[in-house]
Amino acid sequence: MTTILETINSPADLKKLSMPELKQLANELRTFIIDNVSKTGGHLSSSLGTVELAIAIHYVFDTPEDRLVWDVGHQAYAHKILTGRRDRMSTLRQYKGLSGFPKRSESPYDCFGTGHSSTSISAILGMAVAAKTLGKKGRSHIAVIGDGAMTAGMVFEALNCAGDMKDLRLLVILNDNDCSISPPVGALKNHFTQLMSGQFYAQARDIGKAIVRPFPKLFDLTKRAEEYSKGMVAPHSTLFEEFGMNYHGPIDGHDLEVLIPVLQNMKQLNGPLVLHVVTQKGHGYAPAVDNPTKYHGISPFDSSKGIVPSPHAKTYTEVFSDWLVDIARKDPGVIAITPAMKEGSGLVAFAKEFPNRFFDVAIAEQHAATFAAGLAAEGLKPVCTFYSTFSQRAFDQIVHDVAIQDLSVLFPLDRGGLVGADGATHHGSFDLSFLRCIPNLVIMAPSDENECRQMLYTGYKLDHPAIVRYPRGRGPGVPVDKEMHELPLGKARLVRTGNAPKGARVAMLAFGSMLAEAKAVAEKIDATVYDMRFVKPVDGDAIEEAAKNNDLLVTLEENVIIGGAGDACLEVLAAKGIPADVFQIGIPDRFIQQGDNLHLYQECGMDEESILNKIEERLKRIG
Ligand SMILES: Cc1ncc(C[n+]2csc(CCOP(=O)(O)OP(=O)(O)O)c2C)c(N)n1
Ligand SMILES: CC(=O)[C@@H](O)[C@H](O)COP(=O)(O)O
Ligand SMILES: [Mg+2]
Repeated sequence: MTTILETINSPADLKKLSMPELKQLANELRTFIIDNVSKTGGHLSSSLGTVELAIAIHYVFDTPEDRLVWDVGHQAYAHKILTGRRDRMSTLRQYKGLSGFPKRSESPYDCFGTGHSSTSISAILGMAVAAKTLGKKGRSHIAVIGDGAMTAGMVFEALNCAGDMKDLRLLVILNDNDCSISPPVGALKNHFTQLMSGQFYAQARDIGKAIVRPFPKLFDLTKRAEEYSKGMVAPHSTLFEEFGMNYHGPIDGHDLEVLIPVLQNMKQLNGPLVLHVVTQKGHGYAPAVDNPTKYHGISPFDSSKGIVPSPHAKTYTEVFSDWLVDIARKDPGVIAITPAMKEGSGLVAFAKEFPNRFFDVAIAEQHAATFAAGLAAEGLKPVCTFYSTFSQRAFDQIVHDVAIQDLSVLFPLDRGGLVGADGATHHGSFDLSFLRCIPNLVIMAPSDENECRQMLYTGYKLDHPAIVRYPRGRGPGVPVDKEMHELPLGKARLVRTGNAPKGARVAMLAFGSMLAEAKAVAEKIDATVYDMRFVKPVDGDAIEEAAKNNDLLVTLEENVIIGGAGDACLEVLAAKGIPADVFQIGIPDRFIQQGDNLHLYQECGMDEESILNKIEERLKRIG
C-alpha cells in the first residue's frame, strides 16, 4: 500500500492533504527518519522534534519562493524529505551523498547553507532586505532557530538590526525544546522558562486561541502587538519585544491544528515577527525523548534496541578527559570551559567532579576565549576546549585577548582535521593555518594518545597560550602513561632513520595524526621519519638535518596545505637558505565534503597509497 509520504515529491503535494492526512504524514515521516538515521547515523533527536514544524511551514508558505533558513541545519531532515530528497536519504552524510545540513547546491529549497549555529537571523534578514531592494514584495522570510542557537552573540547582533526594520516580511520561529546538545544553560534559558510558566503562559495560551480563530486574523495579531507594546498583556515583556519584534506564543509545535492556522495568520503580517514554538527533542522515539543528548548526533544503531554502548579503545577526547581530571585533582586553579560542547569535548567527568570549576558558557566561542583570558589574567589555569571548526569563531579573541597579553590559557582543540560525516562545515581544516601566524602561541599536534597527554601537560605548564590539536576519534592505541612530563619545547622526535640509496633518500616530516601514514610509507621506501610534534615553534634543527641528509622532504599534515605546518618547514628552509626539494601532503585548496575518512583521505591524496605514488613520481623527476 502506498503511504502518504510516498506521494509527496514536493511541498506542492502537501497542500492537497487534509488535516488527518497531514497528521498521518507526520507519523510516517517520524518512522522514516528513525529508520533512516538508524542506518546512516545523523542528528536524530533534533530532526524528530521538527517534523510538524517542517510540514506546517511548507504547507503554509510557498517555498522555495518564500525563503526558509534552518539554523545549524541539523534538524532539517523532514524538510529534506518533503522537498524531493526522500529517495536519496539513504545516502545522508555518506561520501558523495546528501549532506547532513542544508546546502544551496543540493536543492533550491535550501536557500542558505548552515552547520555552524546562530547564523539564520542574519542570513534571513539579508534576504528580506534583498527582496525589498529587488522589489519582491510578496516574498516571506522565515528563520527557524533553536533555544540553544539563540544563545550566541551573533543572534543578538542580528536582532539589533532586525528589530529596527519594520517594513520587512520576516518571521523568526523560535523552536524551543529546552535543550541544546546538553541541558540548556544561562540567563536566556531562565527567560524562556519564564515565558513558559504561570500567568504569562496562561495569558499567552488564551491569546494563542485568539490567533487560531480564523477571523478576524489580522485584527487579532495587530491588536495583540499593540497590547504588548503598551505593556497591557504580558506581566513582563519578552526579550524579543525589547528588541522591537512582535512576539507570539508559546504554542505547541507538535499540534498541526494550531501550527498551521497560526502560520497562515502570521504570513499576512509585515514587520519583524517572532513565533515561539514549543517542541520536544526526540519526539516520537522514546529512547531519544528520555535521553535527547545521547541521541543528538549518532552513529548507525539498531532502532529496536536503541544505542548500546560497546567497549572501544580510548579516543583522543577521552585521553583529554582523563588528563583534565588528573590535573584538576592536583591543581585547584584549573578551570574548564566549553561553549556548549560538554559531551563532545570530553568534559562530563570533570563537570561531575568539579561542578564549581566547570563552565558551559552556551554557544559562545568568542566569550569562552575572552572569559578564559580573564581567568588567566588573575592567575587561574583556564582550559578552554573548542572543536577546531568552532574555534574559527574565536579568532579575534585568541589574538586580542589571549595572545597579545601572552596569557596562559590552554586550548585543547578537538576534531582537528577531517571529521567525516558532518562534512565541509565541520572539518577542522584550517586551524593550523590561522593559528600558526599568531605570536606567543605554542601549537602542538600529537601523533598518539600518550603524546597527547604529555602535550596537554606541557601546554598547562607553559606561561604562554598553548594549543594541543588532536583529531576526532581514536589514535593508534598507544598505552597512556599515568605520570606526566613536559616535552622539550619545539623539538621533534626522530622515529625512523632511512637507508635508501642516494637519489631516493626521503625524509617524512609528519605532524600529528599523519605520522601513521608517514611510518607506513617509510617502511616501503626505507625513508626517515620525524614526528614533528610542534607546529609552533617548529623544529628548525630537525628540518635542517633532514634537508641535508635527504633528496626529498615530504611534509604531512591534516590541515590545508596553504599556510599550514608544511609551510612552516618551507619558511625555516628559506630563512636558513637551505635548498631542498619539498613535497607537501595535506588538504587541498577546496572544501572537502562529507564521507568516511578513508574516502576523504583518498580524495585529498593523503592515504598511504596516494602518498607513496606521489613520492615515487617526484623521485623520478628529481632523478
Ligand atoms: C558555532 C557552533 N558551535 C557549536 C555547535 C555545535 N552544536 C550543534 S547543535 C548545538 C545545539 C543547538 O541547540 P538548539 O539550537 O536548541 O537545537 P536542538 O539541538 O535543541 O534542536 C550545538 C551546540 C555548532 N553547530 N556551531
Ligand atoms: C550539529 C553539530 O554541530 C554537532 O552536533 C556536531 O555534528 C557534533 O559533532 P561530533 O559528532 O563530532 O561530536
Ligand atoms: Mg534546543
